[in-house]
Amino acid sequence: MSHRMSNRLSRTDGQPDLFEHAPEAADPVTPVDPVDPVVDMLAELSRWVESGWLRALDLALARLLVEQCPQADAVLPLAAALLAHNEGRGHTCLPLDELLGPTAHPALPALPAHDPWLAGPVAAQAALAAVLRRLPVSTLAGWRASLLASGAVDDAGTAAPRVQPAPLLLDGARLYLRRHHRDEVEVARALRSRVDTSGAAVEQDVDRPEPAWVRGWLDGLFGAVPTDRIDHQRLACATALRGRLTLITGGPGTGKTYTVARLLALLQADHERRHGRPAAGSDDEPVGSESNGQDRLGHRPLRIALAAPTGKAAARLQQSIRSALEGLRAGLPDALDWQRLVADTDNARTLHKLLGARPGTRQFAHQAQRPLEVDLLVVDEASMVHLEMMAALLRALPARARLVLLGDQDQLASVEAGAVLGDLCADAIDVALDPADAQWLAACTGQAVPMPDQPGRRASILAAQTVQLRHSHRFAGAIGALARAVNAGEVANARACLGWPQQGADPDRVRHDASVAALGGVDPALAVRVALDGRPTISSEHEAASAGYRAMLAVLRQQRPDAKRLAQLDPDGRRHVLEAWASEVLRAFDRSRLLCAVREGDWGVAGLNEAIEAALRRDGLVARQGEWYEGRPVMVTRNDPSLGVYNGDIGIALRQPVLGSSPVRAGGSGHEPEPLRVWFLDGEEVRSVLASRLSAVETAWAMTVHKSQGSEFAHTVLVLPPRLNPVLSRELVYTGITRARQACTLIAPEPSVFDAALQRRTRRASGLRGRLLG
Ligand SMILES: Nc1ncnc2c1ncn2[C@@H]1O[C@H](COP(=O)(O)OP(=O)(O)OP(=O)(O)O)[C@@H](O)[C@H]1O
Repeated sequence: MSHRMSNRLSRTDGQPDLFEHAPEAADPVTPVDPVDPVVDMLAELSRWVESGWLRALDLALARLLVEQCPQADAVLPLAAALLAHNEGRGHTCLPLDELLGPTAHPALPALPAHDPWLAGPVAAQAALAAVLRRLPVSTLAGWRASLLASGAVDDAGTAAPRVQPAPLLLDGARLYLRRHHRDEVEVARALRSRVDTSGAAVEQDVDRPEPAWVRGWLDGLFGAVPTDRIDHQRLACATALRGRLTLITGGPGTGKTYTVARLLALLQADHERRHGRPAAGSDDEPVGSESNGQDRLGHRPLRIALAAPTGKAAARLQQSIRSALEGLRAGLPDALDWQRLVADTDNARTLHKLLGARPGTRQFAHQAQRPLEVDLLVVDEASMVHLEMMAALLRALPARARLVLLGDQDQLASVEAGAVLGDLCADAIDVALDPADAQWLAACTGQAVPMPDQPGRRASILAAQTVQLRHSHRFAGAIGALARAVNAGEVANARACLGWPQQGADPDRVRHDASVAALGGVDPALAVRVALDGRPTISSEHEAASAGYRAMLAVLRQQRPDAKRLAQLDPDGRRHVLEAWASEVLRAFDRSRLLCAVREGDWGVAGLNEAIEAALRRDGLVARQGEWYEGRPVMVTRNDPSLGVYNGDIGIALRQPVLGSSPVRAGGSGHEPEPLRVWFLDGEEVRSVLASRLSAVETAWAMTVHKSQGSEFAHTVLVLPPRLNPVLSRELVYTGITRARQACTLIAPEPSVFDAALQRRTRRASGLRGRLLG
């Protein structure tokens, strides 16, 4: 280690080192150069860690790079720490132009969750501004030159690959971790090639069906063309026929799954039009098998795969598609080989499973060299797909396969880095289409295609393949009105929906009779009460609001299979009965959920989980031994492909009745309690894992809004903290409210926090949107 290097490290020790090669301890007799700006910068960053503005991990990256690049000046550690910090908050890059511009990027620097809203950012921003002023370079050109000279940063604009690539990359004004840059470039390239119909055009692009044929099918699937509005669902289906990529976005209940079920039928019909109808009974092989799946006559069925980021979302997708297809089949029995279509779409699973996650690595079994064997892939809840996953998905998807992405771009972005769906839709909605495309769509759908006139607006290359559904079929009532007001940031409207006074005084009314109710100025015990008992309702219409966790525990107890009866059954019968019980308990748990904006504190996931457990113990409803107890709902926090459980999966711990000396406990005393098993919904099935084998789980009576994405509950209780917090935003409140199917209860101890949250939009720094501009 260089002399200067050891000096640098001697001033910044005491921080956890997260890298394998820990820096050596400093030589205590080495004289320390008091004015080394790099040392000063690392010391400053250490103070930011102590203040809670940066994570220790952010500082660790800065230190590692300084250690590896002795020629670096003070810009490198600052840039590296801020980049790591940004990455931790979901950004895929550090936009230097914004950092150095007149107003620093709002995401910088970190705001500690526990800090009062006003003190944190002001102090942090002031510290950052002071550090920026002290640096010898202040322009973007100066920063670029300094970073590129440090040895830790490559220029993405320089084509020549280096023998040993630097860990960071500069692309214009954006600084990246190398892997994020690679993923972003790959995603943009793959999407571009999917919408590119020039050159080696794919089969479906050349053999487009006649508009009259499409129109006939759309009329059959959707009924008559509405005369009072544009039917975007029809547009979405016709759009999907034209290419290998379709984005269907829309809020909850706008009919994304309704549309995609019809789209599947249309694509199946198009496939049969071109290839003939496969013989009945051919190809029972699941998607992903090595067979090319041809029947005796050489017909190949359309290979379809359905996927979603979480098991819960995959199960919902499966259920909705199946029931929609059964409905269509009843109306158009001879139009298609429905039996095959239903069977071929009976495979919804998580993206991790689809791609073949491998234990202990970020790699998937399916990638460019071993692509998925599909002709059509539908991905639901695409807003939850992060950049790395989207890159992996596009890598594994054959060039000729169609990809349909469904999601709500107004929801919170993925937990991990990237806001892919938002970036994909950003310049693709409400932009004018190519006149030839518009004409074809109009002929197919039997309606004029909207052509917004926004001169000068640059459209995304995905514009012709993106359709936004606008009419909510589920949320006609109060929840819909509230969701729309929140999404538009209209505070007065949102307050009116909640029955709150417009300004000032705290609301003190509890509207038990409404699908939407809001409580303000209350203490956490009220949130616990609503979670356990629901809200008393006076109308059967809002009966869902009375669902609570006590009801779920009652299902657990009352429907527990009888030990004697179980003992008389054969193993299959026993399994069946246990699965039915677990499935009832899981469904009862899904009737209501307590969602928190934040993790920590009395109003966060941690505090409310503890308070609910304490209340249940007090009432003798759960008997806790260590961390586990029967009835404990848990959320998986880390993928474990070997157990088949993935981040975000929710399960419930159950103990099957003791069967005495039955074969189930052969060798046991007959009186030992059975071990707790955690049951998960897997598609429409349930399966269980021994609780003792699950190492990365947390209690899930209360969960964050982030983790609730992709799920819905008849009654959703959304709890906001008493003080504004960095995570609070319009998207978070919107996502929380729209998890409610029938009833929503908002608990906001300080109503002004609700108002302020609606006025804050989250934005994630990324270069993807720019890469997709036409
Ligand atoms: N065009 C339509 N005509 C009649 N009913 C419809 C139509 N579109 C959707 N629906 C109904 O509206 C409800 C919501 O539709 P769907 O579940 O497809 O919405 P979604 O956008 O997928 O919702 P989510 O985002 O919650 O998954 C369903 O009951 C569906 O049958």
